[in-house]
Amino acid sequence: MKITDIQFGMLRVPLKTPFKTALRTVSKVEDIIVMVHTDTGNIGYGEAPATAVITGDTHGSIVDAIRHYISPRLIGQDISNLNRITQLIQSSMEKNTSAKAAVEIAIYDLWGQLYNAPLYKLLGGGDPVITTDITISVDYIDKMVADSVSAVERGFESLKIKVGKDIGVDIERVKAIYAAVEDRALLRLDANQGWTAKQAVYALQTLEDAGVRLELVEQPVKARDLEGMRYVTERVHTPVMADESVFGPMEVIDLIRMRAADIINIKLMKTGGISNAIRIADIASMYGIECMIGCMLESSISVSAAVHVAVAKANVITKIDLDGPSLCQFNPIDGGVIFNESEITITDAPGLGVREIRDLERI
Ligand SMILES: C[C@H](N)C(=O)N[C@@H](CCC(=O)O)C(=O)O
Ligand SMILES: [Mg+2]
Repeated sequence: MKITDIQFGMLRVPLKTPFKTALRTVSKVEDIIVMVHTDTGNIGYGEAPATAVITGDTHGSIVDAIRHYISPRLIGQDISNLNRITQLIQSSMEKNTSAKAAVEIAIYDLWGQLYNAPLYKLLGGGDPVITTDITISVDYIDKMVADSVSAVERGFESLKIKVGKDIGVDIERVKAIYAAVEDRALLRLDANQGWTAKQAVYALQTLEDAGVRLELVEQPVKARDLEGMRYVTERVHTPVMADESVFGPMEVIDLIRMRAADIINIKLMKTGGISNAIRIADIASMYGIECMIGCMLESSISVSAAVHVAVAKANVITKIDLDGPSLCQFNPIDGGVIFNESEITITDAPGLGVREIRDLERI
């Protein structure tokens, strides 16, 4: 099965409600779809969002990176040589992790198709059903409480509460949500870099003293402020998770050695795809560090790839934040992984199992 061509599309799916974090507000998923064609007629599908505020990647940069730097290296390559292909992708250029991720996802999809097996089985197997949290956007307190209660009523047992806007209001936001859902859901906070280290310690100690139990706090301070991450990690009981601070395996090793966080959030759009996500999971496992697997605003193609990794690496990926498809008004993808609110189930279809993408705009 040899690669003959790489084509692109744009997928637009409106969100159920605007997605609001300390970094941005978005009302739709708008992602580049990558289709890797082969001489056997098989097509591998990949996807990448333009999360410029986190990865630096835009729609234009994703397409340009693939068209001019990645694709020329891959035409003619045989899918059975998976490691050679991922090495070609990763060494094609610096950064551009979303572009690399989209292509890697499509390549792994084809690898599963080549061996007629769902991807997670080739990655080591596991239980094909996992449970995700759902994001509660940062907003007025009453709105966040209502959104949290509604999520619990929809069956979500884990809520990812976005904070990081205003420290005083953030504390009140979390207290109000905790009072409303207390024993019915675990609360994860994500400040998306919105606090200083001292603010984070103050907020978390205030919440801890008030008896609010939190599962973890994600990326309390600026991505580059690893000293700040360590400062917070050393001073609060709540486990601290690194998200924007770590992209690839080397950064993960540095962060673990610094003891700058307790947990790592792996995202394919930060790692440059599946090969590095697996490396990070293995490194974390060696150090005895737990991981979350997360997503950006992505539809079910790239999130499905993350689901396959999560299932195969369940020994170390113990927390799931793969709510992209649940945030969308509809699922434009036929086939593959089934997203049913908090429950995500992988079918027996080969690779990622994508059969069709509706309303895809060719670019
Ligand atoms: C969608 C997911 N739950 C999430 O919150 N992901 C990111 C932010 C993604 C984005 O801005 O597109 C995160 O910070 O964890
Ligand atoms: Mg985050």
